[in-house]
Amino acid sequence: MMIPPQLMTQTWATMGSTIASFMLFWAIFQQYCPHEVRRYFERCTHRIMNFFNPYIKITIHEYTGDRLKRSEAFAAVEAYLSVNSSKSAKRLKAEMGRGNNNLVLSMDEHERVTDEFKGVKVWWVSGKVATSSQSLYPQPERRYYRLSFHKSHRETITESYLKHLVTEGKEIKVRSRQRKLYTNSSGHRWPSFKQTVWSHITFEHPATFDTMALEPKIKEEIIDDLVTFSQSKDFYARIGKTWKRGYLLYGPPGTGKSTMIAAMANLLNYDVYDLELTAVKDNTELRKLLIETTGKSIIVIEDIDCSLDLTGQRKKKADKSSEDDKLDKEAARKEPKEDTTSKVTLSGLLNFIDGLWSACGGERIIVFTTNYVEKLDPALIRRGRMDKHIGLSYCSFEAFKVLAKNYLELKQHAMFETIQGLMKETKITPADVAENLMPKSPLDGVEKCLSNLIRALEETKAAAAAKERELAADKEKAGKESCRKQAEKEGVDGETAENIFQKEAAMEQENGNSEKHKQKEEVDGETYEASVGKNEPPQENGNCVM
Ligand SMILES: Nc1ncnc2c1ncn2[C@@H]1O[C@H](COP(=O)(O)OP(=O)(O)OP(=O)(O)O)[C@@H](O)[C@H]1O
Repeated sequence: MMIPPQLMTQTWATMGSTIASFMLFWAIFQQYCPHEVRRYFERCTHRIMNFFNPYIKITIHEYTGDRLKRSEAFAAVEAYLSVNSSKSAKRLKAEMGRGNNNLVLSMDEHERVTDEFKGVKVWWVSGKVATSSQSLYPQPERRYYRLSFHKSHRETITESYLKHLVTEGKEIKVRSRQRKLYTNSSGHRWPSFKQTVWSHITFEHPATFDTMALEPKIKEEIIDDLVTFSQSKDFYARIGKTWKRGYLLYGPPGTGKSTMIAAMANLLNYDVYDLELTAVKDNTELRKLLIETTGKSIIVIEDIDCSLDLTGQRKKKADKSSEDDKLDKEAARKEPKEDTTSKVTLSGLLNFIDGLWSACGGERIIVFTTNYVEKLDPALIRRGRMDKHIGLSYCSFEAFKVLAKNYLELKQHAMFETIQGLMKETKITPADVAENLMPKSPLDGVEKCLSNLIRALEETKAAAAAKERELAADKEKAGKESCRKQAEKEGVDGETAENIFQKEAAMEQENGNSEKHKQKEEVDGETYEASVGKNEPPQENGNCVM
């Protein structure tokens, strides 16, 4: 049936004038209607539309609780949808996956995908909300996922689907997770609006306990401790303790402290958070960093003794005279500068390790490393905070054999005996041994590398002997000088003073020898336990665990 052109024109004219009237009404409404009335009107419209809308919506936001922590539910949904959406979404994001040889796809913003569960069809939409532009700082956008389903399936979705989604999502996350190495040190302070205070790269350190030069017994003990910890969720819950463990790694430079952290992370499949304490503004920022760490991770503070003068900082302030204060204020007035010194205190750090906030996240290992364990505040490393103290020391023959196997694929060699003899008399770090075992040219064979090591050991031994002689000479000189001064005071002639000195030196040596002998008898076999008890680093080649 043909519509007469006249009627057609009339219909168009009516429609046009209706739209124009509506727009005019809307403009007047927006302009003159008070804000509260407008909001009320909008809410009513919304309610009426919802009443007739048969679909239910559930929104999962990326950040909950005043944006302190990324929502676990959001992360689980993201992982779940990354598998689902890669099959149906048209716009996808790609990220590097585990093993660095596959891309993980996930749906892009404002994309829509469908999912099916027990014959029920659901829809997912991703989006983000821009936060208020009137804020003092530019706020980051907040991402969300929105699930829609028909109200007749409410029970299936809320009771089964959501549970299935979270379990599945968490499993996918673990399977496809690319482990990360995080740092808080970016060379500048993070502005307060920044979404996360950690930045990261993929963790790819190849060290394992197999490649670590350690005595087999100690290695086994550390591995057992770590594995037991990672499997003790129920145990920690039962005894009412946060699921975390502290390790203190101490010893001279180049003995493998950092290497051990990498081996720990590779053993347990954990992320690593390398915390640069000097870049943390204050205790509040330290707490924020802690909250933003995830479970299954190792939080590392390297060279804790150099990180901050944790006790000294407070002392220095108290010691300052009012005159110094005045000068400081004057200087600050002339040249206003940004205060870049960290205000983290010892109590802030202690709270970081085992305060109330340390319970968030779970399954975490905290590692401190230091070259000078004796410098640390005992409160910082007491049991319960640093549960295991591991002393890494100079290379023992057993540790050398591990390195020889790694570097030269060698289990036995005629030159090993010479090396063993020299190692008993010399202190050399595993780092130095490793460097000497490394072939320097493609033509370098096993003998060449072992000879390099023997030469290095002989040189180290000679240097140590020369240093000892130098120290003895200095001591003798100082002794003679103090005797001469004493003699001058008491009016004794030079020859008598010399005799007194020699007698004193002989007595001192005799006392020293018998003391050393006594100590050796008492301590033999437990050398390290004794030295650790006194907060002293082990002096001999080998490692210890306490
Ligand atoms: N016990 C070890 N087993 C295997 N390799 C080791 C060991 N100790 C040191 N190395 C080698 O020496 C290098 C330096 O070691 P590492 O950085 O772990 O020492 P460190 O004790 O952390 O030193 P620093 O106290 O200076 O940070 C490593 O790259 C590693 O190759």
